[in-house]
Amino acid sequence: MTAELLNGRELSDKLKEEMKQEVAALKEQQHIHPHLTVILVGDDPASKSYVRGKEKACDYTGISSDLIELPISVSEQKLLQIIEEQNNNNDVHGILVQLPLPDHIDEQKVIHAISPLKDVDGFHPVNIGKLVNGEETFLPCTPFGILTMLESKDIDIEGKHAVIIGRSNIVGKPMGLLLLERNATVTYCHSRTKNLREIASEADILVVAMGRQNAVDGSYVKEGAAVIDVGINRMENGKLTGDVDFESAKEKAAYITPVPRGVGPMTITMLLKNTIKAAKGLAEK
Ligand SMILES: NC(=O)C1=CN([C@@H]2O[C@H](COP(=O)(O)OP(=O)(O)OC[C@H]3O[C@@H](n4cnc5c(N)ncnc54)[C@H](OP(=O)(O)O)[C@@H]3O)[C@@H](O)[C@H]2O)C=CC1
Ligand SMILES: Nc1nc(=O)c2c([nH]1)NC[C@@H]1CN(c3ccc(C(=O)N[C@@H](CCC(=O)O)C(=O)O)cc3)C=[N+]21
Repeated sequence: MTAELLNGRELSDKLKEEMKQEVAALKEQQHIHPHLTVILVGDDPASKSYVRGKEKACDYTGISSDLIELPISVSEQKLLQIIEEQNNNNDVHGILVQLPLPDHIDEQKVIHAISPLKDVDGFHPVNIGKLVNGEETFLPCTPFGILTMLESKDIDIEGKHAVIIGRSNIVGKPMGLLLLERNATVTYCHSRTKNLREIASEADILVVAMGRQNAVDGSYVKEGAAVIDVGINRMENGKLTGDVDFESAKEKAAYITPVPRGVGPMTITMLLKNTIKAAKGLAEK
């Protein structure tokens, strides 16, 4: 079998086109102008490139965005103060603080400071709690994007065995919760997992979010599985590659995401979706 490609770029382009219409209508009919504030601490090239991608996508769909760039030496107190200003600014609907933050800043404290109503990343404990409860909330963008890709191909989730490799708060953990909510049987794997290959090769849906280039190859993939590669690793030649060895995995999978043009663009597109949702939600108040 050679897998069908889950093309995140293509699906993103389609969804952005729809959102562009929606934003235009919101502006015209309800005078709501969705606005996202992105806060970037330091000048890590990878973070800068993701942030540029977010700005470009906002521009395309008619969402206005501000970038607040802070020096790596900025104090935690100053960052918290800036977040508070954004919380209190009624023209701002979404706030995203690019992660990771430097070591002298407590990441959890910063996430707690963002108003849950403007938490378009879906990282605030209130929103994570809602996710655990199966209540409506801002879904974390990467898992939300993956779910949207699976749904776009009508890939069955109910009753299927989903194996998630990686248990970070921003990808692995919420991914498992979302699939559980849709009645998958979910197994989490991490660095202490024994027999990773054996467990992975039982998955109908295999989500790999480790941050290790080529950690998973075809021998980890069950025949007919959907393989989702979240990893973004920059190689020495400057090119991006995922956590999955695409060539061997695609021989066994039924569906597979490429890197680049897979999960990455969907993450950004779901951020736009959440920003529009925030703008509508706040406007109703
Ligand atoms: N495409 C996109 O939109 C996005 C891509 N990413 C990318 O996804 C990858 C993962 O990101 P993130 O979740 O933030 O990463 P983290 O580094 O926070 O988490 C990595 C996870 O992988 C697990 N892990 C590491 N090594 C192994 C191993 N040998 N065997 C089994 N499990 C292992 C870790 O286990 P343990 O918990 O035990 O340490 C941990 O749970 C990165 O490449 C990142 O750049 C991230 C966000 C969005
Ligand atoms: N608060 C916060 N929210 C995040 O959502 C967040 C974050 N911090 N920190 C870093 C990770 C990583 N992340 C990516 C987004 C887009 C691509 C993306 O668009 N990738 C393109 C390639 C882009 C390129 O060429 O550089 C692709 O895969 O095709 C990748 C990774 C969001 N993250």
